Amino acid sequence: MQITDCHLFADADGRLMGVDTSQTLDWVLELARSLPSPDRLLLTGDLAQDGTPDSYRLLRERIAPLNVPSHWICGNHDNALAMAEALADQPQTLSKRIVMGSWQLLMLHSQVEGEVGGALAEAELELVERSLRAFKGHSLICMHHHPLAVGSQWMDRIAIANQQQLWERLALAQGQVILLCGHVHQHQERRHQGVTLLTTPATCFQFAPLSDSFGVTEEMPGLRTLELYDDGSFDTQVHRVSPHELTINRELMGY
Ligand SMILES: Nc1ncnc2c1ncn2[C@@H]1O[C@@H]2COP(=O)(O)O[C@H]2[C@H]1O
Repeated sequence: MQITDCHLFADADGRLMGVDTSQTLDWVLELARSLPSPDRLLLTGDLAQDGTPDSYRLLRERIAPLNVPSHWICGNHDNALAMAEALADQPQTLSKRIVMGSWQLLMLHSQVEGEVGGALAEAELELVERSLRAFKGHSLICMHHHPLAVGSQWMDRIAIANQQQLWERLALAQGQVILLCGHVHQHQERRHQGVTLLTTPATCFQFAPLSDSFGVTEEMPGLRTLELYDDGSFDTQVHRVSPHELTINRELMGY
């Protein structure tokens, strides 16, 4: 199960675009509890908006009732040190490579400190290359930023800048590859060069798809489930919370 872009604040009064991101996360976690229990929870960045250890502790407390191992990566709004501090007693939460039978999970860091857009540092690209060369099975590769244009000019300017270097390495894969990201606050599923690319709604508010400039929609928050099979096939589904009153401050043209 993937949960992404929570933009949580440690302060209960924290709001983003007028949205109470703590409340919308609760809606999504209630939805998660109504679904079959997953083996793992993938948290793909922009988990906190204020980047404080307390906001990560809060997220940890919120997901604890799911009682499932979680894997966290940073988005552009996250603070890697604060996240690590909050997870100090759970180092496996920040593991970069996990083998799950015939699938390997890679958790890549695409944050460029101080920037909204992302990039993959040489160490991340090397991890991809080494892991794909060594592993004969299938790969689920997670990162916060999108590694391929999603068709919105403003968003595609803040994608992974050196995405070509990633795609060159993906050609080494011996099995199926799924790329899974957050950042774009919307649901997309595409195939490109034999690879599946999945993007997922945020737990807060959603960006208007295929829009050249910043815009948010009325769509409900959600999450993604993924079922991975031994032969490399998979099922995936986006689930959205049932209609709730979502107050978005539309006078704010960004954040
Ligand atoms: N009006 C805007 N135009 C361009 N970028 C924006 C605007 N508002 C916010 N952003 C940035 O674009 C990012 C997209 O998703 P994030 O949640 O990472 O955080 C957002 C902000 O950092």
